Amino acid sequence: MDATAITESGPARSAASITLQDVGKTYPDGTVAVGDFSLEVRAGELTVLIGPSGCGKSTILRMINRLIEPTKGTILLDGQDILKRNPVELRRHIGYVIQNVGLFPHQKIGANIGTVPKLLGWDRARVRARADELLDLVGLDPARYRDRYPHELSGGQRQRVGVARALAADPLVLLMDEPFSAVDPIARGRLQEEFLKLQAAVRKTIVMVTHDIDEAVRLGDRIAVLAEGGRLQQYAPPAELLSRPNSAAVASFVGADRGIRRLAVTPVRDALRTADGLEAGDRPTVEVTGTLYDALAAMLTVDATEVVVVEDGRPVGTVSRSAIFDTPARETV
Ligand SMILES: Nc1ncnc2c1ncn2[C@@H]1O[C@H](COP(=O)(O)OP(=O)(O)OP(=O)(O)O)[C@@H](O)[C@H]1O
Repeated sequence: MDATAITESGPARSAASITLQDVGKTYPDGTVAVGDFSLEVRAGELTVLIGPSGCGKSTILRMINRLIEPTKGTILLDGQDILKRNPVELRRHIGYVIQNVGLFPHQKIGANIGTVPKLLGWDRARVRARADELLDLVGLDPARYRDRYPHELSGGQRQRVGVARALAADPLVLLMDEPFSAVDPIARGRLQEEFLKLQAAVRKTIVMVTHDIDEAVRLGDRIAVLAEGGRLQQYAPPAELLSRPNSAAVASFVGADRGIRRLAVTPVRDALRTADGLEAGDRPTVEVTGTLYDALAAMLTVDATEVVVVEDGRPVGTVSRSAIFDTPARETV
């Protein structure tokens, strides 16, 4: 996806905070899907909901766009009660991406992306321009893809179209329910990477449900770990969750290899020892924008004990093996 593409309303995009206060959902058959759930989602951040199957993740997500009505509690979007708003109007400000996307099979890609703008009464030329702009943004050549039908695309491409469609009317919030789980692991990794770039450009408030802790760590600004009945176990940035799980249950959920995962979310800068006039010589190098995982991987390939950190091609300091393991996790990210 081309994160540098200029979007219709310019690079500064709008996003809303979401507040869930004592929210609950009991289904008519008596199932308490969500008992009492509270969460603050900051504007422009990507929050991941993760937890075992059936713990209420999708129910929480779908209460935010009122596809499911809560049986108790309050949900605020930028401080305003969503339950007092017309659900159809509300959903026009909330993009929704699901597994297998749910594109309309008999509509071309351009028309699929233009669904909400069309509903909003935009004229044809504007809808088309917006669809092309978004195709470009998600890395699909408009000339090649706008007139295809969904079945003429790969699973990963369809998923990108799903994201483009959800962004079409410049929503305040994106809700994503297992958005990448239907694509194969390689395509999935690439989609995640591109999605991160896209989010850096559009800075939407995103709530994403996943089963995959690696995906949560990779994409989330914050991760909410849930247990049955929507019980919130811990809500923290990835590095903190991995280094300081607040219970044995969370520790076991995030996995035994969480040490490695922690390295993957800790910036090289945190362990950097700066030095002037440094020459890299034949020592391995790592970019200053990399993570401790990158630094360790670079060392292990050539069995070195330190890497030289470079910024704009110039050495700025070093990171040693021991510094990697001594670097504490960040309190906040
Ligand atoms: N319409 C319904 N009527 C009764 N119970 C329901 C209904 N929809 C969901 N549930 C129940 O509510 C609970 C939470 O479901 P939900 O789909 O929110 O979980 P989830 O965490 O998203 O699960 P998964 O990870 O498997 O998708 C489950 O026990 C589910 O069986």
